[in-house]
Amino acid sequence: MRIAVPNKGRLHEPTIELLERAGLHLENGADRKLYAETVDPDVTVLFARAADIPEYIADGAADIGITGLDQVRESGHDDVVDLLDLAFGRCRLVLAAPEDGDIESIEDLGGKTVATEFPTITRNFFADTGVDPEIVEVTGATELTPHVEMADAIVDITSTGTTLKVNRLAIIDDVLSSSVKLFAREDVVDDPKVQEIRTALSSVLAADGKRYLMMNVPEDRLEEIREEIPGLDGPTIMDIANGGEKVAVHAVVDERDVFQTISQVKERGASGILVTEIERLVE
Ligand SMILES: Nc1ncnc2c1ncn2[C@@H]1O[C@H](COP(=O)(O)OP(=O)(O)OP(=O)(O)O)[C@@H](O)[C@H]1O
Ligand SMILES: O=P(O)(O)OC[C@H]1O[C@H](OP(=O)(O)OP(=O)(O)O)[C@H](O)[C@@H]1O
Ligand SMILES: [Mg+2]
Repeated sequence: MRIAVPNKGRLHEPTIELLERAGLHLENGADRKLYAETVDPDVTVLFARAADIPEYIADGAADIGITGLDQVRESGHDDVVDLLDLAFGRCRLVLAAPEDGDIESIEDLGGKTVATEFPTITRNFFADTGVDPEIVEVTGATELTPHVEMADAIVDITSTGTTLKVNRLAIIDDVLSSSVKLFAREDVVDDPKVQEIRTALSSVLAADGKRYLMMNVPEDRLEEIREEIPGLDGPTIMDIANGGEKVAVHAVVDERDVFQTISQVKERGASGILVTEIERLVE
């Protein structure tokens, strides 16, 4: 089983960190080496450019891969299956034009020029609009092109919006919402190893923003305290050896609920309260 991941760029580090957190530790990977073994002898990691990963998967060079949805759409490999949203690398592809120019809507682009790093996505976008501008392909710094008469508008990525703003470009329309996902070739979707990797990655996402709460509570106030704990499937209750009238209560709670929950259970007699991070949560 081969999994292709970005070898550089902004997606490289978060992807490696996610694999590590999922327990799929990399082994024998040296700097600049383009593949690595993992703790699972059946899983090899290939390092490729984010833009090439859809092609690796479609071709069979890799079976699954991690990259942006925008890269899969741009590759034209629409048969590559999206298995899991990994919740990072979120961005929008937008159509934008100079703030103070005369392009204010898609219709204004008839006979005009649009510059982009994403010609396939841009062509598909305009195909649905009935407007047919000329598409000029660039490989970066797209925001410059309307200011040097290379293009009248652009289709480019925005996340914080800073680059559009400093280049005085206004959004005309949304083209695509993208995030990083786990993708697979159709014929490996049901492979048990693929499902194992999907489960491991999703267990990391499920644990994000959750905390494990442990406390001792007087048995006669258990019901009251149970009501205050918004736990996953209800809390686990355990006898404590020599615990007297107390029992141990463990629960998974949302991080944003922890502060309030602690005050509420403490008021109702809970003691020895511990809060810990959760690495993975397999449901
Ligand atoms: N603000 C953003 N700008 C660009 N890409 C983003 C942004 N936010 C998320 N992404 C995702 O990252 C991908 C770009 O990855 P890439 O490997 O090209 O990184 P990069 O840091 O842009 O590298 P490069 O130096 O080659 O431009 C995009 O296709 C998109 O899926
Ligand atoms: O909304 P923002 O947070 O400002 O991010 C968007 C910008 O970031 C990316 O550029 P990148 O840094 O990848 O440079 P590039 O144009 O050379 O690819 C993208 O192409 C936009 O220009
Ligand atoms: Mg870039």
